[in-house]
Amino acid sequence: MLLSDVARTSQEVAQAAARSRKVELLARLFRMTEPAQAPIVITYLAGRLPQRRIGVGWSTLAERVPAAAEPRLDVAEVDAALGRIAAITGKGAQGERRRQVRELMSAATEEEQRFLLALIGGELRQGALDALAVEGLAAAADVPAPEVRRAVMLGGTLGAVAEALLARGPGALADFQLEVGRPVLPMLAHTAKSVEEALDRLGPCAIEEKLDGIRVQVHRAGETVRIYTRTLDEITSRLPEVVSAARQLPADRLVLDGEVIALGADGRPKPFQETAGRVGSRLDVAGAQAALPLSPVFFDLLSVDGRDLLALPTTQRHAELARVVPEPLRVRRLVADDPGDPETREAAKDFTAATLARGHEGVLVKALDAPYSAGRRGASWLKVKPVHTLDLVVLAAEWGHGRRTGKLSNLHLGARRPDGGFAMLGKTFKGMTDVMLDWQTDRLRELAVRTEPWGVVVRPELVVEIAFDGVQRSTRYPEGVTLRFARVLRYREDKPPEEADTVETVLGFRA
Ligand SMILES: Nc1ncnc2c1ncn2[C@@H]1O[C@H](COP(=O)(O)OP(=O)(O)OP(=O)(O)O)[C@@H](O)[C@H]1O
Repeated sequence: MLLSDVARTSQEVAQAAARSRKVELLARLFRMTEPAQAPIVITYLAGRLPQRRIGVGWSTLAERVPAAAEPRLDVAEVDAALGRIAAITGKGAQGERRRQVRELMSAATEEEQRFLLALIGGELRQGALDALAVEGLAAAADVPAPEVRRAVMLGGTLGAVAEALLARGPGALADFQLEVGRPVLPMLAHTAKSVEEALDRLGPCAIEEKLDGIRVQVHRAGETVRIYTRTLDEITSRLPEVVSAARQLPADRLVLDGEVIALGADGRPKPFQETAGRVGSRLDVAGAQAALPLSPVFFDLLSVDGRDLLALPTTQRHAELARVVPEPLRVRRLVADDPGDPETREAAKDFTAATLARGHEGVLVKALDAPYSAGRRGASWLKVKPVHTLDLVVLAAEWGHGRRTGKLSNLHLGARRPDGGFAMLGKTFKGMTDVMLDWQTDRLRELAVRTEPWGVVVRPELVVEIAFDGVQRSTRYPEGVTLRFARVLRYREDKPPEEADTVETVLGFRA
């Protein structure tokens, strides 16, 4: 498929007002898409780069290059060229990247140049595109949209489903079943301000401790165990203790959902950074394990002995979980059958207080009758944390002063708007360690799309977790509010900007 077709559709979709028109435009494009190119076409339409970063700064991108007269660039060719650029390393890498970018740009028409520039610069990101693409695909292949959605949820990526559907027609969807060895997107939670609010919103529910570790999905088939992250990357080799714990469970085929966490001898959690460092390190795993063993703690069971449990209510999934996973490997929980009852409410508050006293970050409250909505931030899981936190996107950063001269320090923070853009909520330079400052300076330089005398404007891709004391009125920022005492807790490289918190969530914190 020609890049110009994708560029044109991207623009038409952005300009179309009606959702149905957007879907129609996408369906038209998908009907012309070669199946193998569908994953790239969808990523480009959503404004994402499959390579994520290609190491090219704004000054290189902004260089004017004479455009080609006729469109002839193929999307696969563009993808391969960007892949080569991203892979350049070593001495002279910058110059070589620049040469290859010029080469690519000179093969592009003016319209394609604008598209590539916006794509690489992160200006095309459209959070809502995946949902529209599901409908466009359904229309192109003449199947109901919910069937495509279910396949995406079980197949892990929209690209894989699109490719199969376009190549083999509606029958291909039957291949996307929950299977041991094929990870599914995890179910996510919304936020509630307090346990009482969560009880009121959900009705009969279970309250579970919220462990501040790393989400893992563990698949076991006989002796073979595979472990996946929240973003479905495989990390089996880094967690030998989780592999052996899974092998000891009394069921041969399992898909488990849980958290790995470093616990001290007293059972209290170690700081999140320690768990994250251990999960992130690939070198000398045995040594790292000896220094900091991790514990898996499971809270859901998606499949057991060939039975798919996704559609079953929480209560039944948990009963199965309790049958195969013994106590210390299972999350602590309290069932609140009758949340209107004062005693139940007291018990729920006591459970939460005890969880916090043990050093955990909060609780998750889960509706007892809810199925497992893979890949969804469902309304039937609510998280409650005493410290308010938001996952925001870094929009720009200012050069520091004094001790921080030469470092990118003061971050401009944005929350997601319904249109896929970001609204700035304020700035912070608090809470950063020296290591973080060095790291963010490098990372934000890579993401820079424009340099200013005061700092850099970056592609809105880096998600940062911010603690704050409240939300207050401010005429300085576009939503009329800003955060009180915002401070950085950690970077969330595992979270794409499409999952950052929304303006609506932020406004929910207004006093
Ligand atoms: N008992 C539990 N049930 C479900 N998730 C849990 C539990 N304990 C800890 N967690 C973690 O909390 C997360 C749920 O919060 P959410 O869905 O908002 O993801 P998140 O944005 O990564 O959350 P956060 O940044 O608050 O950890 C899960 O992804 C999981 O990693």
